[in-house]
Amino acid sequence: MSETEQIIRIAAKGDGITASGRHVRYAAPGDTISADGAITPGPHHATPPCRHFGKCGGCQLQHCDDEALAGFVRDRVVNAAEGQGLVPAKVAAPHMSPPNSRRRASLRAINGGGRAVIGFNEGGSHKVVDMRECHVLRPELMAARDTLAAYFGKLKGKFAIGVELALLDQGIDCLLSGFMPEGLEQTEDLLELCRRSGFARLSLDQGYGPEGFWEPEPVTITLSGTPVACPPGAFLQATDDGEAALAGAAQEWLAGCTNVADLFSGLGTFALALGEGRKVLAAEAERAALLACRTAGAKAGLQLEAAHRDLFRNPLRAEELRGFDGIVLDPPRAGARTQVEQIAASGVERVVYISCNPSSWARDATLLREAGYELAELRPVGQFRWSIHVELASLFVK
Ligand SMILES: C[S@@+](CC[C@H](N)C(=O)[O-])C[C@H]1O[C@@H](n2cnc3c(N)ncnc32)[C@H](O)[C@@H]1O
Repeated sequence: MSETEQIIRIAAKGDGITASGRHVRYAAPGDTISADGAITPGPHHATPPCRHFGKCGGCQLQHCDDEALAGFVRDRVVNAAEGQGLVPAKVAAPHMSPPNSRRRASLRAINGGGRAVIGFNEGGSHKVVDMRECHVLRPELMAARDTLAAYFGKLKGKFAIGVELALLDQGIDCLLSGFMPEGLEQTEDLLELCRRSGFARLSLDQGYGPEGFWEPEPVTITLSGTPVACPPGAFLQATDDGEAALAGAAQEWLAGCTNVADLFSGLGTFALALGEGRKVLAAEAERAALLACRTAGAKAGLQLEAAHRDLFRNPLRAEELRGFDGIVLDPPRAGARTQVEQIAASGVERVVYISCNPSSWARDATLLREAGYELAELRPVGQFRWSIHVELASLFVK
């Protein structure tokens, strides 16, 4: 190994890598690494904005400037494609979400040293960060965190509470798991907290599914201009601008299609974006989300049919797909191998594959390539700013 080496890129797990393959934590592309591992910052090394960086599991890359972050997101997607022998005809510049734009978060609350600690988990640990600031969350989510910290601070005894926060049309939606107020005083305090802090909804899950505690008016999330009833804990794209980038890709790429299947449709982020002028079939396993999507589509006067279906065990078969001229799919992190096998066999002309995991996407995509599809465009998306989670939109054409 030479005396000093330069970091040439960021690896999938966030380490900087030198040309000789040495991994260095918290090193940015262009940094110089001495033989003893000391980092001399290069032109892309940034000062992390958050005091919790290095401990908090929410961010891994605050030491990288915007150019290095965008490069990481692009490389992660392109390398996943190339690793499976996929050659995109076009790679768009990455879409990067700005600071303080994330509209949902899964935090944990525990008691430590006689007070409540609420935050993301520490990296690679079950410990919780006492999150005094956050540069990724919307300020409304941080304000809700602070309010809950004050409430939980009054609880006696040990606790470990799951805290899911999302920003909906009416304000903060909060789902607490593993907590139930005890007695009249705690219950009234919690109601007062909801009133005073303008929470839109608070639900409690004791292990049997969310139960309503506070919801003065039914909550909605507006997707592509259509308000959709939002069940507690429903999937939402992480940022407004990320949703717009992904939905925009589906709209653009399926513009000429008249009969589209939206698979793993959730609340209808893509089905509703595809909107008027075509038939859309939305298929999804989560019943509450599917019903919300169906009702919203009907109210908006769209030709939207919603099918309740487990697409892992019972994928839409090639024969069922053949009537469509476009498909958009957005499966969970594991990908959708069995469903993609059926899509590959269907020969449907345009397939838009949205993914939150470049590795499972690339493995699935090889099935499309083997069936004669071309990867016409790849759009890397960095909704989880400063983290190693990378998403993408892709267009396959037969
Ligand atoms: C990444 S989310 C995408 C949701 C939606 N497309 C959106 O953008 O808001 C994945 C969706 O797949 C659904 N899902 C998970 N497993 C499924 C299965 N076996 N069959 C059908 N849908 C499933 C989840 O409920 C979730 O709504």
